[in-house]
Parts: sequence; structure tokens; C-alpha cells
Amino acid sequence: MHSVLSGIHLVTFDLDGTLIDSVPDLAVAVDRALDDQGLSPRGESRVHDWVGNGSRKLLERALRDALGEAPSVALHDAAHEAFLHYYAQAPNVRTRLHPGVREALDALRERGMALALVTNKPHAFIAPILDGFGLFDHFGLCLGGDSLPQGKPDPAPLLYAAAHFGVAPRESLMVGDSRHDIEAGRRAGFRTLAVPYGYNHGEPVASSCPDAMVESLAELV
Ligand SMILES: O=C(O)COP(=O)(O)O
Ligand SMILES: [Mg+2]
Repeated sequence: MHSVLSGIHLVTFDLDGTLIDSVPDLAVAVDRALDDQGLSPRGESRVHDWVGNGSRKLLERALRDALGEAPSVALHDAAHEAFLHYYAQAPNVRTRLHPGVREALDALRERGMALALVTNKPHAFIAPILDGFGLFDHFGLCLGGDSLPQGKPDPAPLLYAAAHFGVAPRESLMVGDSRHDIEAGRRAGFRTLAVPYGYNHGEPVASSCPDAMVESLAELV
């Protein structure tokens, strides 16, 4: 096992960008929502840098980019509703698991580690996506961006997970791809591990100084 796991009893994982490459399906739903409003598509490469603060923020960033100014509340609400509708129809068509994810989750589960998923994505999408990969049952707890009043980078969801499993924060590890994951982990008193292949607003996640980094989650186990 990787040394970052020594003394760890709970591992919490981020979803988008860490376990899955979800931008292909996210971008389709964003672009369909924009099209409903007569706005031109933004495409995957831009959406890539807008993921990480939940779906409302994703749509706000897309609308701002398409309009050249901040959207009205009514437009933001309408586009977000449309996005939720389109994404719910096809959350797992072109989404792929990152290499090493299945091996890592299987091995951690076999070793009796408590596993939690803490994403800023709306909770409703977690089960359909994880089920599609046969991984939903690996997690003893799944929290979405709308599960609690605060999402990452607030430490609240991580502290909730630690309390749920009765594990001390210092015996817990947050695994993520973005500065929001590393900040939430640090503020919660968790150890932090980052992967470099995900979504971090176009910046290297190493700048957030995680306790450790791995190229692939396979290195964990
Ligand atoms: O919905 C998002 O913005 C990203 O969610 P994540 O926390 O799983 O990266
Ligand atoms: Mg992420």
C-alpha cells in the first residue's frame, strides 16, 4: 500500500475528474441547455475548466462565457433546469472510468477500508453513474453538492463523512483532482492526495500542496 494510507481508516473520493472523465457528457448537456436559449455551444475543452463547484456554477460560467456578461437570475435558473434535464437523460454515455480506479476501489474495500464519495455534483446523479460502472456498492456513504448546506471547499461534507463512520479526521484521507478537494481536506484535518489528470480550472493541482500525489489510483494499492 502507498505510504499515504498508513494509519488511514476512511478514504473519501471526489467523483468528477478523479474517478471518472465526465466532461464529454457534461458538455453535451451544457451545450443543449445553451442551445435552448439560442446560445452557441462552448464545447468540451472549455467545460473542462468550469467543472468543480457544482452544476449551478458550471452553468453560470458557461452562460457568462456565451453572453460576455453575467446572466440574469431567470436565465441562469432556466439554463440550469435544462442542464439537469438533459444530463439526467444521458449522464453515462461517453463518461469513462479513469485507469486504476476499479483496481484501487476493489483493493481498498477488500482491506476493510471505509469508503465515501464526496462530490459537488448534484446527489441525484451519483447512483446512476456509479451503478453504470458497478461501483455504487463500494461506498458506504455518498454526498452530493446539495446533500448539505455547504459543499467543498468547505470541510463540512468531509467532517460529516468522518463522523458517519466514527473515524477521526487525522485517520481519514481525501482523494481529489482540484484545489477545492485539497482545501476541504486540509480544513477538515484529513490527509490529502491529488491526481493530476482531472479538472482544476486549468491549473496544476500540485499548486495546492497536497500531502501526496499519484499519477494513477492504481499506485495507491
Ligand atoms: O459538479 C462538479 O462541479 C464537480 O464535482 P466533483 O466535486 O465531483 O469534482
Ligand atoms: Mg473533481
